[in-house]
Order: sequence, then C-alpha cells, then structure tokens
Amino acid sequence: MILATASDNWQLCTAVFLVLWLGYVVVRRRYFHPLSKVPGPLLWSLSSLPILYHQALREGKLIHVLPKLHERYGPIIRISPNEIHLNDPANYDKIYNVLSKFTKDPSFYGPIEGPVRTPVILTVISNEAHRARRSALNPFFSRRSVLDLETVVRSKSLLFCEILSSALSKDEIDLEHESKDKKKAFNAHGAIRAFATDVITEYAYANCWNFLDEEDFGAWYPRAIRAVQTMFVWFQTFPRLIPVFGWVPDRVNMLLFPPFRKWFESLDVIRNFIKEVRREIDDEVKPERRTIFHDLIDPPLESTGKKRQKLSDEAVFADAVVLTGAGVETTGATAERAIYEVISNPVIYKTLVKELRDAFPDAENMTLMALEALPYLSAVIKESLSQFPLLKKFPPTESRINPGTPGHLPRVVPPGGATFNNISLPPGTVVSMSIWLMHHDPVAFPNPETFDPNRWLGSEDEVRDRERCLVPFSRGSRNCVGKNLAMSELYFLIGTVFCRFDDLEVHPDFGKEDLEMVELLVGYRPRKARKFRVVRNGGE
Ligand code: HEM
Repeated sequence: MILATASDNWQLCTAVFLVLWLGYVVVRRRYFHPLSKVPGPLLWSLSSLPILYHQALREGKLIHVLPKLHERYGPIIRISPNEIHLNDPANYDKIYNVLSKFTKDPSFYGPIEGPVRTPVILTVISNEAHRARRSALNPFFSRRSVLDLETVVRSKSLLFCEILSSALSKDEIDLEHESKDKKKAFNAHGAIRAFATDVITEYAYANCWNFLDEEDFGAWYPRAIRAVQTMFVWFQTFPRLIPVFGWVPDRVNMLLFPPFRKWFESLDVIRNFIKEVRREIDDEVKPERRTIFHDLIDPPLESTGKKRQKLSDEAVFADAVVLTGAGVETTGATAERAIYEVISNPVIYKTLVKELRDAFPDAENMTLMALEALPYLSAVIKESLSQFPLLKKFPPTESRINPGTPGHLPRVVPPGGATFNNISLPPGTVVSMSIWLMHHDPVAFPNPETFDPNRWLGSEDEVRDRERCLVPFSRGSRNCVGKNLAMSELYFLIGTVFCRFDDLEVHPDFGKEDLEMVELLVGYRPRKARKFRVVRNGGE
C-alpha cells in the first residue's frame, strides 16, 4: 500500500515536472528568445519538428510550404527556434558572397558527412578551411579547363543522340513480342542522368562509368544517391543517429537499406582508383591524361613556383564522392526539364531547331563557345535553370519547383550580428534563402508560370536586372564548383539533341503532374511520378 502510494506520487511528480519544463521551453522560446520578435507560426518557433514533418514524412515538401508562410508573415520569418528564412532578393548577396563571414550551418551540413564518414568540401564549416580545399579543385573546373576538355562533353552528347535515335527506330526489329508503343518510347529520364554521370567520371577521372551503354542506364546510382539524401534529413533532425550509422558495419547497413549496397560498392571503386593513382605517382608513371586525382594528390607547380596544399587521401576520397554525385540529378533534372519544355511547345521547338541548324550544318563540329553565342539556345537554358509553368492540378506553390538545388541553404550569422529588413539578428542565428524563391520573385519574373525564353531576350538592362535574381548555382565562395561543367553539359546536350531531332514528342503517359518536384537539398521528382519518356512524332 505504502509502495503503491510512493509510486503514484513519483508518477505525479514526473508528470508535473514534464508539464512545467515544457511550459518553460514554450514560454522561453516564444517570448524570451532573441528571435521572439521575428514573425512566424507558433509551432515552428518552438521546435524543428515541423521541418522534419515536411522534409522527412512528406518527403522534401518544406519548399512547398515556405512561400505560403512568407505570404502570411512577410519577408523574414522564423522557421525553427533558431532559424530565420528570408525571401527578399536584396538580401541574397549579403549572405552568399565571396568574402562572406556567414559560415555554413553545421547542424544542416554536418549530417551530410554521415554516410561518407569524413568531412567533404560541401560541409567544411570554416570559410578559411574551405578556401584552401576549394583552391585545389577550382583549376580543374575553371572555364579554361572545361573548354580544354569539351570533347568529353561533346562525345557523350553525340553518343546520347545515337542511343536516342536507335531506341526510337527499334520497332522495325522485333514487333512480335512487344507493343509498338513500348518499343518506340525512349527512357529520357534515365539516359540524361547516365549522360551526366558518364561526363563527370570521364572528365574528372578519365575513367568513365559508361552508364549510357547499360540497358537501364545505371539506374541504381541516382536511386542510391537519393536514398542517401533522404537519410540526411533524418540525420539533421536526429544527429545522434549519425554515430549509430558509423558503428553499424557496412554489411548490416546494406541489408537494412538495399539501395546502399551498390553505393558502398561505388565508394570502393573510387577508393581503389585513388590507390591506383597514388601508386602511379609513387612509381613516377606518366599518366595518359592527368586527372583530378593526380592534381589533388600531387599538385602541379603554380605560376609563382609554389605547390598548392596537398590533400590527404581521405579528403581526396571525400571530395571525389561528392563531385561524382553532385552533378547527376542537378544537371539531369535541368536538362530533362529543358527537353520537356521545348518539345511541348511547337513555337519554341521550331525556333530552337532553326537557330541550331543554321549555325551547325553538322552537329559533330559544335564547340562550346559557338553554342554559347546562340541567343535563343542560351535563353532556353537560362529559363530551364530558373522557373517553370504552373500545373493546373496543383496550387502554384506546389507546382513550380525548379530542378537543381532549389531549397534553403542555411548559414550562421557571424560575430557582430546582422540586420535584414530592419530586424537585427544576434550572432549564431541561422539564416537561409531558397533559390526557388529567388526565381519566383514577382518583379524579376512576371508571369512566372510561363516557360518563356523570350524573357531573356529583352533589353540589356531588363536582362541584367533579371539575372540578379538568377542564382541556380548560388553565389560567393561556397557556390557550385561544377557550374562551368554543368553549363557545358546543358549547352552540348540540348544543342545536339535539337540540332538532330525535330520530331520528338513527350510520351502520352507522361503528364504535367509528373513534373512536380520535392527538395532534398537537390530537387527530385516525387517517388510516385512517372519517368520522362519521349517518342517520335507519329510514333503512337
Ligand atoms: C545544373 C546543375 C547544377 C546546379 C543547379 C548546382 C547547384 C549547386 C549549388 C546551389 C551549390 C551550393 C550548395 C550549398 O550552398 O550548399 C552547389 C555546390 C556544389 N556543386 Fe553543384 N550544381 C550543379 C551541377 C554540378 C556539377 C556538374 C558538379 C560536379 C562537378 C557539381 C558539384 C558541386 C560541388 C562539389 C559543390 C560543393 C562546392 C563547395 O562547397 O565548394 N555541381 N551546386
């Protein structure tokens, strides 16, 4: 009896303590927190669970909700106890600039290291440490290097067109076993991502993975990267899971998460390749072509006569993993979007084909500089990197997510604090802006629902103003290192496809609703979406 009463009292005390503690947290975060004056929904200011709900349980839908919150609460909103989101383009360059003192938010970027288990270029927190690491990569992805190695991108684009052409004429071969409809459809979704993987593996490592030659275009790879990215969201909210993942042997992780199996294997391929290059360097074997691994392990002399800082094998490995994966879905989804929009719009299609065929009687002779000089092609690419048509089926904010990296890229306010839209933020506050919202600024992009390359062909002043809001690769010292290569891929792929084919159509099974995107740092199609396929005019 005495024991029962003691236990009841203990439970009561615990319940009272929990209620008081919860009340204290709520009152402190809402009314006495340095960010308490920043507008935003109550629940979001108390906990980061709403972000987890939209990112993990609704898979990457935070980006769909942010515009609605801005509409309701204004240009500066509190989206978690310590994070502020901004949507006024005037603030972009204050945060994301070359000499920025804003550092990356460790609680967002740190978990990205989880699966690789070592810091990667994307996640280095200190801007100084990042500068040293980035300076090792920059020369390899400079405009000069991309121009020097343009044959890599050109040859993969031509191969893509060969495969597209033979896939669409397959119906002559074996009509008995498959329906005509099935035969003539080309899996453009898979092939575009295979193209992006083949380019980066050939360009950076001179060791192409040749996904374009595979039946399913190496579909395991984008699938595995996506699984890894989904995991980041959980790691970001529950960082204690990261060491658990580290302790669990790879074999068990592979059993628990099947898409990881091949991904772990791909890590081994990269690791072994680094070992091989290290051996070559030690044995003073002259490589056929110096790759990024040669440059990172054994940096060449600079014009000053100095050698750049050497990276450890572990750092070279980590950056190679990111470089291989970072350009697949980003470039892939952008190119896919461009091809979809062009073939869905006869006027755009005709104009683009004419411009390309007038400039290049033979697609094999294209050069990047000649492609870049084409105004209409350039306008199509800029439009593909920025914004997309409204899908009638969804409310606008659910429909116009652009590919690439559309979401918020959180940074930490430096010592001394910062002021945005007349609201002062103390040091240590996390601030973020979303590229997708920049591309939907109503002043820079009137009629954002329309895919309209002409918006990039107006007066110089008008285009310059618009370009201030065009930030697909972000800006400043932490911007995309692969942007020159990505642009070269977009120019060559879109250029060769539309120089060669004037009769492509979207497969009738593919609807506008399949273009919806979710954001897991990189923009993805929702899992239920059908894959983008093309057919030849009259092929149905
Ligand atoms: C259309 C294609 C692409 C888009 C839109 C894009 C966009 C971006 C953005 C916005 C960032 C900054 C992320 C952040 O602040 O957290 C970034 C970083 C990065 N991107 Fe890309 N990217 C593209 C293609 C590529 C390609 C082809 C590569 C491979 C070479 C690549 C490699 C990287 C790497 C390594 C970083 C981290 C850079 C650093 O932290 O210094 N990206 N990208």
